Amino acid sequence: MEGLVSLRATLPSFAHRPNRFSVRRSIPMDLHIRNLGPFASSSIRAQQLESEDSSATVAPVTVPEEDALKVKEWEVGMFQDEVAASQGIRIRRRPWTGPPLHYVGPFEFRLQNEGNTPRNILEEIIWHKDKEVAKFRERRSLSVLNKELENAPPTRDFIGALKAANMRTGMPGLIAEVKKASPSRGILREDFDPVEIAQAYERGGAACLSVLTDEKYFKGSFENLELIRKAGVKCPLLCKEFVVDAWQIYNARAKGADAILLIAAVLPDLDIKYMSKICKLLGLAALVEVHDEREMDRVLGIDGIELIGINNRNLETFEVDISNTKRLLEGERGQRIREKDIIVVGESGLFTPDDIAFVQDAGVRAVLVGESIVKQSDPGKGITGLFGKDISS
Ligand SMILES: O=P(O)(O)OC[C@@H](O)[C@@H](O)c1c[nH]c2ccccc12
Repeated sequence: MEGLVSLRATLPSFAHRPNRFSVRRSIPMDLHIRNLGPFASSSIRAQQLESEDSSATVAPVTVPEEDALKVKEWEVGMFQDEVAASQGIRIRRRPWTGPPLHYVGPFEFRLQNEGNTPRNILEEIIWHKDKEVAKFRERRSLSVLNKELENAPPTRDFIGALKAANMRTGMPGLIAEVKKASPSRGILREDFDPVEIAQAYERGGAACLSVLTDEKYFKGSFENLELIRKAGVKCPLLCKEFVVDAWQIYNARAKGADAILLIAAVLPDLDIKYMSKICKLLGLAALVEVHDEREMDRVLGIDGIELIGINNRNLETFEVDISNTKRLLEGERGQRIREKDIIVVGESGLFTPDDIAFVQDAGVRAVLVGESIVKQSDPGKGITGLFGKDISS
């Protein structure tokens, strides 16, 4: 093995794009180390220096163009993750694949298992979504979607509907969720007819509806969204997705959505900016969801955000605490929100009229509710129970 270093390295925990190494087979050692970016100065280089062969020199080998491109791609991926981490985003993006122990040509990389295994349910969902969207994009390109949108009917005013309901009832406008199941609660309703539930919500006084479109974890679908839209339901519809790619926004619009969810725990600031601009361009409202003070401050720093959801459920641990809504609206944050005339939606874990009163006192003008109403035999009556009064007229 003259001229080559046998390398056994334990990469630091942010090495979650391990299979990117697999493209380096014919890359010479000096380039290899240079392109490892932060790794170069950490464990790999250290271990290289410690290795018995560290005095060996590397014969220059030409790098196939394709490999060099892949290395660049890998670097960009690393950079994105570093930017996300610097904004406090703990959700890492999907590694390209690859087993925990990876052999690369004459080099052997022992990658920490955690780099290849999602650390919590949200991360698992996001990694799955990355793969799913890549597949969908191959089937329907953005230009095909764009063509479809040329003839799409106009969107309905999601935020306007929430404001109008708030004015009409003096209570938070309701976004009622068409939700069959969730990873934390399992199946919520066996006899699940999305259109019937949507119509019952509308009769019961919901201002808007939220339709889960994730199939794997929430047993939802885009078909449900389309069915509800085509059934003549007038409430504006929120596409409840895990958006990781702008393609999904175009797709949601093509399937009849009037609004879409953007999760700050997943998306770096630049993505939120860029995606909320795309929403505006397409006539969709963007509901930007936050869960803690840091996420709230990030989102308040972005111009043009009109609708913020405070999730009372931590999507990494599933813990629900409705005082989260109150905490994030206290003091200066609440002040800034009022100044910017942002509508805040209290999300998750709302079951009783007291819960509604609690988040309303905290400052929300809208609520997003699933479980407590979808489980009722008549979800419309469920709304009356939740608000403690009939809000249908
Ligand atoms: O069923 P609940 O506890 O009333 O929650 C509804 C809604 O807030 C929840 O489904 C939700 C809020 N944010 C999300 C993001 C992804 C999936 C689901 C959600």
